[in-house]
Amino acid sequence: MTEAIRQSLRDSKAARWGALGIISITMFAGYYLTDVMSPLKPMLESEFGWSSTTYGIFTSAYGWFNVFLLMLIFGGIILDRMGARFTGLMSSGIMVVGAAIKFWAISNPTLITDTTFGIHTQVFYASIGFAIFAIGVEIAGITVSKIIVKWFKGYEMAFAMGMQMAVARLGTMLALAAPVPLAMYFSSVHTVVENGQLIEKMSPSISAPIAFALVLLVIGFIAFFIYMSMDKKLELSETDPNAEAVKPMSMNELWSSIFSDLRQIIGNKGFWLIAILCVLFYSSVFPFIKYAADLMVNKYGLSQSTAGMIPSLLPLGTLFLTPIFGGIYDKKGKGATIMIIGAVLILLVHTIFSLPILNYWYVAVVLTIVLGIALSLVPSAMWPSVPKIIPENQLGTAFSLIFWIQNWGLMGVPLLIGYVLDKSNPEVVIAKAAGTEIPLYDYTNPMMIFAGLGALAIFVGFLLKREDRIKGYGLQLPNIQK
Ligand SMILES: C[C@H](N)C(=O)N[C@@H](CCCCN)C(=O)O
Repeated sequence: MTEAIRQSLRDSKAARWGALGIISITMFAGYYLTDVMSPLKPMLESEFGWSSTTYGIFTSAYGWFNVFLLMLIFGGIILDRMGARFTGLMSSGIMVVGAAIKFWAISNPTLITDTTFGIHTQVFYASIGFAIFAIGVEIAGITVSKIIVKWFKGYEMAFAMGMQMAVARLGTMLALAAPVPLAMYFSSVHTVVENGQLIEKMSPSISAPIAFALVLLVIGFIAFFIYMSMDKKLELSETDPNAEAVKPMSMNELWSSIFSDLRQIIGNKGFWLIAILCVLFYSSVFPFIKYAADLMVNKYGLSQSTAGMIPSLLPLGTLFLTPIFGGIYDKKGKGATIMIIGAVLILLVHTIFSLPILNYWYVAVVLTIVLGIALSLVPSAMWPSVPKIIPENQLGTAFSLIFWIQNWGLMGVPLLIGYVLDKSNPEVVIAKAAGTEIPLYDYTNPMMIFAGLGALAIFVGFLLKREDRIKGYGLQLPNIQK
């Protein structure tokens, strides 16, 4: 069979989009669990007595194992050596285990009164569960990225990445809109003593939205099994029957190939610029989402039950726009410019959010929509640019290193914001401790931090564009090969 007439399964549009559809289910479930707690922040404070710092600690757990135990980097190395089938199944299984631990911690009221390692025992176990889950969802993220490159190289790759991210954002959207109604729907009546009197109190079920996440994640795990058979067929369709079998590597060869990959990647300036842009950009959006519902209550005067609605518009816009911008990048190029425009929007939105004026809900709606445009622009160009800078056999490792650097921000920034929020609002902390009426948080300082990240991202975007001009990565060129 000659090279010219051999057909790969990826040449079939139905097969590549079918594969994409299946892996997107797994990521949808993962993104739902990632943000499910953010609209519940006020409830976690009123029902379980969490503070903003406690919430920040829990949220930062996302990066604990990925960052400090280098789990993500191991994930990337495993992906490049063991392949997408093994790594995808492993990571979706880890997601289920982590979510189950988190569910157990949140639904177990006996944990509320104790402390472990100086933190609330419930927060401790919920954080451990979240940290384990995060290993899974992050490794699944790099696996899915590599899978898309495998199926879509030379085709509509940025559009496909955009579509996958759009489905994942549906998960984020659901996580912002559904938890409070779900928790209220499953609320139960308790008898409590207040001012010496027995009264009946309705308590929302904070664990119900997490139970729902667990069900979604199990479906995502099963979906990955289905993908595995497609992946096998793809490989078979691309295997040359006349090719010699690849000789297995000795342990020494394996280690030296891992170190050589790492050396090449970290010696690449383009890689560093993308990674730094990535951490700055994502740290100004994803941690913001964790506080967005609370911002709506405290700055824009929305009720707890409606506060998640405005932030849920953020992923809504990205559903349509990420694939559209991805399609533009595929056909017209201008990847670096697209990323810079996205970073400018970030700076603009967070600066306006930080101003102690214009506290009207419709201003929050407009700003959230613009932030959604930024969250479509940057990722639609950033991820499809990585294969232009790094060769395919090192992509798993490169994506994992980028995610690893990004996770420092995803871990550190929420913690910083929670800390800054408590420090800038001592009256709230005092009122909580005294059990008196809790005043509103002033979000000026946290929002200025987010704006600062946006400003830095613009600067790095320009450096990346310059580096592209020097090295000729082709970031400004279309992805579709005519
Ligand atoms: C949080 C995660 N590490 C991340 O960066 N997710 C990106 C998507 C990356 C891979 C796309 N195929 C996101 O924008 O959600």
